[in-house]
Amino acid sequence: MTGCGTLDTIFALASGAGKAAVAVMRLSGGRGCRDVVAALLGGRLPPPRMASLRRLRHPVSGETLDQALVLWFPGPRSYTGEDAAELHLHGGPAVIAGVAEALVALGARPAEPGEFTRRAFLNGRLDLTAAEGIADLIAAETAGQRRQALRQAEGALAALYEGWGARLTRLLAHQEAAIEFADDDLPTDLGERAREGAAALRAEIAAHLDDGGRGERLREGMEVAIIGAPNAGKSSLLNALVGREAAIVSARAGTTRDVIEARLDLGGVPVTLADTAGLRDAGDEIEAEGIRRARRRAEEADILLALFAADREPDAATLALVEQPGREVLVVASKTDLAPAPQAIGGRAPLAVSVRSGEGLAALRERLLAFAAAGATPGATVALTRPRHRAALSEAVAWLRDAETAPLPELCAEALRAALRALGRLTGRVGVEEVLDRVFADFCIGK
Ligand SMILES: Nc1nc2c(c(=O)[nH]1)N(C=O)[C@@H](CNc1ccc(C(=O)N[C@@H](CCC(=O)O)C(=O)O)cc1)CN2
Ligand SMILES: Nc1nc2c(ncn2[C@@H]2O[C@H](COP(=O)(O)OP(=O)(O)OP(=O)(O)O)[C@@H](O)[C@H]2O)c(=O)[nH]1
Ligand SMILES: [Mg+2]
Repeated sequence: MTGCGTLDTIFALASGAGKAAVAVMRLSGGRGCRDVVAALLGGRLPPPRMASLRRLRHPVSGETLDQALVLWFPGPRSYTGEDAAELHLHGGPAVIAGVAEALVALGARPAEPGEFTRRAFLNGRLDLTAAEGIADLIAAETAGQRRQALRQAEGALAALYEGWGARLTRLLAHQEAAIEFADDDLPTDLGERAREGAAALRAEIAAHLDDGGRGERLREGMEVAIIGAPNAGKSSLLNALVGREAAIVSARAGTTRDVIEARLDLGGVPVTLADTAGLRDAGDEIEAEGIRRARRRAEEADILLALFAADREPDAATLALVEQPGREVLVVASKTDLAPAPQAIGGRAPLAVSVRSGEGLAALRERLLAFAAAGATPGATVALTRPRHRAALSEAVAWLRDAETAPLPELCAEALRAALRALGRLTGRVGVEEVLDRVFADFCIGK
């Protein structure tokens, strides 16, 4: 598959847009690539994988476009697996435009987004989850996101899923053998063993799925909504957590109207804190809209920070949000410098916090961190990171359950095949054909 001569030669700026000291133009694709690079250099190719300082010339006018460092990566030893090259240019816009124009004149075309990595995938250099990991690594804003993305780019999810796929392939091979060679002198409990294996595999996949969404939350960032009655101290808490005066604080109830967002790096997890308008029967139309927005934000958030001022009775509007089933909520008694925190609010023990005295702020960070950060630490076990993974794995689990309870061996095999397809879609690799080889390899049937 490597060095596919039929593919276009593609090029793209690998470095960011805008003025820079150096800009990296990347090229990839088959025989065309070799010719394009040679023509641009007006002669022989540089030695493979070594930086060479070369003059780049326009193929038609002959004008020198830049003095560049040129790297030549003959396939398959390149990022894409095809012949590839890098031109390390002076980073000015006119240099970049001139080289791009020359490349087009030589028959190359601008790459589509993700096309280099797509080719790497097509050439079998990485699986789909590793390709996603590379995209996430480029988007990573915190150390936690970086660690997770790098693990995935290096194939941690691929290894896990391909391991499961290989096991499933074996189970299917057993089941197929039980059907195919029922009359021969094979062990008779093969079908039974396949079902047991399916149950064990299902439990493992289910445990991997039951992670509270930590990988997805780390990838996407965690949304925290601060809610509570007017004057509960929401804006004061936001400011204390982010360490700057992001929101206006005043003794007047109904100060905050818009949703005020502030970003926080909490132990490597990117967190968006949203301060919202105090919940009450609004005084005017603007406040009413603010409260609508507060409620919407509360619905979308991963976790609610529900504030109740310790010197007031808990308000019904906030209590109603706290008591929703299935919501992650941290109940906070605020202003504990004014009055002691009550034992329970809405049936939960509140965390006592005072922005004035600083009480409970560290504990609050800890609690948020505990919710957010599993997966962000260097030694964390590998977690799924996208809804795509969750959907495919859930489907595999459902098929495995079918396989366990299938009334006929043929139906069990069919369900195992469907589970394998679901896993195969995840990595983009596992093919059902492998099963045939497996049947014979595993049982040495030799007929
Ligand atoms: N200049 C430059 N820096 C870069 C990249 C790049 O493409 N160019 N990368 C791009 O994302 C990342 C590094 N990843 C890379 C992964 C594989 C290969 C590669 O050529 N692999 C070959 C040869 C390996 C070897 O040295 O032996 C291979 O695996 O066969 C290159 C870069 C980050 N830094
Ligand atoms: N004593 C004391 N006062 C506090 C504390 N936190 C906030 N306050 C005061 O309580 C008042 C309201 O604070 P805000 O942070 O504006 O309250 P809010 O919940 O954002 O209010 P709205 O935006 O109107 O919904 C201000 O006068 C703050 O200084 C605290 O921990 N202790
Ligand atoms: Mg406020």
